Amino acid sequence: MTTVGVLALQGSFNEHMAALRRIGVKGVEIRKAEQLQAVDALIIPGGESTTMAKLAHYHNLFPALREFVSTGKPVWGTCAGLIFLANKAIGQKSGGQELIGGLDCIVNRNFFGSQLQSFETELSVPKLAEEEGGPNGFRGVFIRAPAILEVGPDVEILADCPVPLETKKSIMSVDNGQEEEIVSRERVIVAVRQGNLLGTAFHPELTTDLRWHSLFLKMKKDSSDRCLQRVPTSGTDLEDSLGKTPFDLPIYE
Ligand SMILES: NC(=O)CC[C@H](N)C(=O)O
Repeated sequence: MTTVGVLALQGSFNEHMAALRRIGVKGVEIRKAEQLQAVDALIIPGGESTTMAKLAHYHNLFPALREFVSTGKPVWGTCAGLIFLANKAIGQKSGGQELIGGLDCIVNRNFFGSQLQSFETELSVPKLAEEEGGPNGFRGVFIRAPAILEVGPDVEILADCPVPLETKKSIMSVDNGQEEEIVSRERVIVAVRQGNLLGTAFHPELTTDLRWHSLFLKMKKDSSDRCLQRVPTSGTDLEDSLGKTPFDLPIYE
């Protein structure tokens, strides 16, 4: 029986745990590196990626998370989790942040704007419907969401969406190259799959439609050589602003 770990440092891990319960799968909250050894797949939830990265860094989780990705076990990043999995993130806070990497794409961290520009929209998800049944549409909940700007050749696009007028309006007044690039875009990528990795810019765990969870659970361990290559890292100049001696996090079974 599959056991799915949910990284439980910060963000919407409870909601993913509840979704796993609804689907009848055992979920385990992950707060320590050694716990990763006991799970077959991992979900990295949404939340705030800089905070999550600081906590993961503080608890020395990055080496184990990278190791987990490179063994080929399925990993799904939602929203901040997607940022974590990307090989490159732009729009980061100064000093950058550490990423797990592995997903061959470039994400823009707060592409759709601030918290105020959060939105819900009906996404067209033909691949999901083909594999999981159900309607061609999926309610996408975007909370200060990232977007995927570029993908590598091995990445399959599962959903994209038009850039909302609100997003464009909110950045019209700002004058720099990156913002101009956003304004000129008509659509952006919001869900991708690459081998054992799945990434969604939105929050399926906040809806009652469990098809993304079900799709993820069908992903098999990828044993190709590609997975065993070292996962690229970036943003390692992160300051250890939380101090040097990590305290033990509790484990809730
Ligand atoms: N809902 C989310 O996970 C938001 C992610 C946020 N854009 C970040 O940088 O972390």
